[in-house]
Amino acid sequence: MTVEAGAPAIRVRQLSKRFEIYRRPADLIRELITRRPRHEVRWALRDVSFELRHGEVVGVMGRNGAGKSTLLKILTGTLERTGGDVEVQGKVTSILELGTGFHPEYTGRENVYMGGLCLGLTNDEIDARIESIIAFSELGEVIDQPFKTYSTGMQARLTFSTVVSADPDILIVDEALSVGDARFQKKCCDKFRSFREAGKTILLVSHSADAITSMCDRAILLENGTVAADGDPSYVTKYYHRMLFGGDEPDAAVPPCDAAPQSGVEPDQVRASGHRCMRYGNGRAAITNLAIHDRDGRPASTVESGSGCTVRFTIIAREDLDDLVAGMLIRDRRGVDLYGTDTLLRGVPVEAVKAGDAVQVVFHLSMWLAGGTYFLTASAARSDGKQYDLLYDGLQFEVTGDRFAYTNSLVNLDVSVEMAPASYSVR
Ligand SMILES: Nc1ncnc2c1ncn2[C@@H]1O[C@H](COP(=O)(O)OP(=O)(O)OP(=O)(O)O)[C@@H](O)[C@H]1O
Repeated sequence: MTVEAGAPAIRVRQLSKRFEIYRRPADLIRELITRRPRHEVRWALRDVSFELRHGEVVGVMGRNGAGKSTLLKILTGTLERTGGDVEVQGKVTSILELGTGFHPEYTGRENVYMGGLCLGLTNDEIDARIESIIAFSELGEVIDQPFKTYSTGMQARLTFSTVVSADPDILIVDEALSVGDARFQKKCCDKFRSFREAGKTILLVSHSADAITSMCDRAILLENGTVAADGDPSYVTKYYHRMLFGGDEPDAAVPPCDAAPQSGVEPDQVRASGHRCMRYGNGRAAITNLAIHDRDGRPASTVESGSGCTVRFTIIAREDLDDLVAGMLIRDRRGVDLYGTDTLLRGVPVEAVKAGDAVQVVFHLSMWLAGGTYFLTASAARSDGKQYDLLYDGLQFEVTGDRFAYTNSLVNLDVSVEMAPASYSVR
C-alpha cells in the first residue's frame, strides 16, 4: 500500500472498553442463574478520541492502569472494544510483549522464521531478509542458540529486528525498547526516523519522558482511561510529570509560573519562544529569583560554552521545614534531562528552616554544554522527594556555542586535536 504523509492512518472515535470483574469464578454462574449482577465494572477506556496521520511518531504515556495496553490491544485487533469506532489505514504490526510468538526452545534463527510467518511474510521473503534481520539485531554469534538463553535485552533486539523487517505502514510498540541498551535504543530511534521519512506511523508506549521527547512528534497522555493531554511531547511530558509528582498535595498556594517571571529572562522572551514553565508543589516553601549569573557575577540569559557560572535562587519557607533539599536540572529543548543535582547529593547538610526564613542557594558549575537553548528547573523539596516548590523549566537560557564543534553537538568536550606523520609498514 502506498501511504501519503499527513493522511489519517488511525482514527479513534469515542472508544470505550469495559471489563467486568468477578471476584470468584462461581459469581459468573450465580449471576447467570439469578440474573442479578455479581460483578464489578471497570472502564479501562472511556470516550477516547484521536487521529494519527501517516508519517507521525506518537508517544502514549500514562500511569500504571491508565489504559495504554488496552488501547494498543484494541488497535492491533487482539481485544474487542465495548463502544466507539477505530479505523486503521494500512498494514499494522506490533511489539506488544517481548518475544510474543517466539518459542523459548527454538533458536533465534528459527524464531525469526516463525515470527516472520506470523507477521504475514512468506518463507522466500524471510530468506531474503534473514541476514539483515540478524545483522540489525547484532546477535550473529548466538543466533543458532535457543531463544531462552538470551537476556531480556537480546530478546528485545531480535523481536524488534524481526517486526520492523515486515515493513509495516503502522508500527505499534509497547515499552519493548526500554529493555535494550542505550546503543540499541539509538538504532531503534534511527529506524523510527527512517520509517517516519517513509511516511509510516509509529505509536510508542513508554513511561520514559526522555524516550517520548526524543523520539516522538506528539504525545498522548491517558489518565483513568481518558485522554488527559494530547500535543507537543515536551508539554505533555511536563504535564505528566506534574501529575506524578505534584498531584498528591494541593498546590493552589503556589502561583502559576507564568505569573511569576524569573529574572534572567524577560517575560516577552518567554512568550515569544512559546516556553511554558510549570510550577507545582505543596507550597510550604517558595522559590524566587531563579537566575544564572555569568563568570563576572552578572545575571545572564546567555552563557558562553565552557565558561564558569552560577545557578542561583532563593527559597522562602512559608512554614517550619524539618528538612530542605535544593535541586537544579538542565534540559534541552526536546525535554531531555542533561544534568541534575541537589544539595543532598552534594553533601550539603540538611537543616531545619523556620517559617519566614529565606535560604540562598548557589550552584557553581562549568557550562560544558554545546551551543543552543536550554531550560533550567529548580526545586525545593524534602529529603524524601516531596516537593515544596518546583519550577519546571523555570528559566530559559542560551549557551553560545563552541564554534569548533558540529552544530548538532549536545555537550562541549573541550577537545584539542593533533595530527602528525605516522610510520606505517605493510607486512
Ligand atoms: N483483562 C482484564 N480484566 C479486567 N480488568 C482489566 C483487564 N485488562 C486491563 N484491565 C484493567 O483496565 C485498566 C487499564 O489497564 P491497562 O493494562 O490498559 O493499563 P496500562 O496503562 O497499560 O498499565 P501499565 O502501565 O501498568 O501497563 C486497569 O484498571 C486494569 O486493571
